[in-house]
Amino acid sequence: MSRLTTSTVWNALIDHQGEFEQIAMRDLFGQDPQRFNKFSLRFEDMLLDYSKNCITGETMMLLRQLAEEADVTGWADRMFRGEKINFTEERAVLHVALRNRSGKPIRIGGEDVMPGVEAVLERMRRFTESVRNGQWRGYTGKPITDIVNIGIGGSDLGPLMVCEALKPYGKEGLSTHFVSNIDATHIAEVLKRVDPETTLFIIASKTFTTQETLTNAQTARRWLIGKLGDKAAVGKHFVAVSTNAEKVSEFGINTANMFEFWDWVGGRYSLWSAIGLPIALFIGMDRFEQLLEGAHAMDLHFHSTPLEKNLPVTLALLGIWYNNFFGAETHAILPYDQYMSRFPAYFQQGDMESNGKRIDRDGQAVDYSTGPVIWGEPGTNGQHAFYQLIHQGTKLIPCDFIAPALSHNPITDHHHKLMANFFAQTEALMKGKTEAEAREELEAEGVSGEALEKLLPHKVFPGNRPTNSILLKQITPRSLGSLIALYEHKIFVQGIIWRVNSFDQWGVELGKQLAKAILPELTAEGPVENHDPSTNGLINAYKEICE
Ligand SMILES: O=P(O)(O)OC[C@H]1O[C@@H](O)[C@H](O)[C@@H](O)[C@@H]1O
Repeated sequence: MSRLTTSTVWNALIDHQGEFEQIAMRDLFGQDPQRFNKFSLRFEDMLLDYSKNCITGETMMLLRQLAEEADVTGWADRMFRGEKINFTEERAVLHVALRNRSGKPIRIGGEDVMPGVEAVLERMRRFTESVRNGQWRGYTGKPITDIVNIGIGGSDLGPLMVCEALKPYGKEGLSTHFVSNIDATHIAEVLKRVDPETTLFIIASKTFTTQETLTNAQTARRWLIGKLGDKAAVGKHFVAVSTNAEKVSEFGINTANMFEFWDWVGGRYSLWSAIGLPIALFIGMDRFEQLLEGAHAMDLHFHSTPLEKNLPVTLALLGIWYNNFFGAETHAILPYDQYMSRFPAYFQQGDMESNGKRIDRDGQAVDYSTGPVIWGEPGTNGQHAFYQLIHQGTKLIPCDFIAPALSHNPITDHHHKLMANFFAQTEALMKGKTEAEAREELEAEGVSGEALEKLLPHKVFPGNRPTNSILLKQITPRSLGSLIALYEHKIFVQGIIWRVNSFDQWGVELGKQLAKAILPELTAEGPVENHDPSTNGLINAYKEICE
């Protein structure tokens, strides 16, 4: 048994959870008119209401004790101090330095990283301004109208999500496109829509060795040279974002056109670095810096606020409560904002690649559940698709509902209707509908006798289904920056309590290794025999079709 599961507080939480068999959230609200005030927090224009959770004051106290025993505050200090807390890769974890707007140094082994960070921001400013104001011209002298970001994972999802979320701030006449999949369809479809004379490709890869990105980049390069008829065109249409200057020049991009970042920036935490270049091009550097400022404000909040008032800590502890004590396997993120449609996908990587681990800091297999499956879609689409299961299914699915109070498209009463749904869903999930209420309703509709009895059980909603509501004034660069950082720190806190390394991703390597070995076999003569019978069978069936 591990240190965590044998701890007094862990076992107190197990006992305490047992009490919730008798406690319904709707009764807790009935008993305490102050419940909303007690269990809600504010940060700038953001309101976090976590009162619709299966919690009491005692629950939060015990959970906070868990955080204290895990030394969450101490670990946060270590991260902000630049200690190499990513211990399997011997790296510091300093995405907070990328958005450090305090003017104070952040050091790794004595060396201040801030001058480097600021120099790249300055280069990004100069470059993005020249593209946006038309000074930077394509090879044939035309200004840039389309940005194509070629990257995958952390070098794709962040810029993609933010460009989508901040579309109302995007420059007119400048479109962004994102190519990630090695499936040729992805790049082929984008290339159909852009003009080689006015397109800028950003090749974004931390390592500059990722197969998908390099293959797509080669295809884009061939396409451009084919269309413009001169290799020299590459210099005006390709820039790179990477930590690996050598590989960038090997690829044929002049390092003068490369924006640097560093190994202490994890891929899934890199949108704050030059990986954010498509964002800065699209919304402008001033607004990109507002995004950084929003994140920095959340960093300060996270680092300096006591646990009971700390938003990321609170979200993290609630997640642990359901994950480890109620057996919840998944967690839904439900943005009520169409522009935020990629937010759940972004945090699928952010959370699942960070905390999808089974080995603890001591190298031991854990005997408790770690990172949940993250999923979600924007409301109200989800309501008409999968909410049935959340309301009446057999699985407990804690949900985060996120919405802006002000829409960027205030057309008639759309937003009130959207928000009415937002409020109604968490109310319904909390309250449910008892058998007596369902009966009364059916009777009022004139249903009676056998028909009523037959229908009745299907009309009951158990309720007591936990939700957090995050209400923002509006999705702006600043508020989005804070929101993303809120989730990043939530993931951090959970990783510390689960005692895993949230900053490596060895689990993605095996598949890559095997794919590398299989690739030449697909074009080699004769059938393959060196795998298991299933893999052999599949590969040989594929080869037969391709022959
Ligand atoms: O930016 P790179 O080096 O091309 O890597 C892209 C992605 O590659 C994946 O293999 C990693 O799991 C991700 O974390 C990473 O973001």
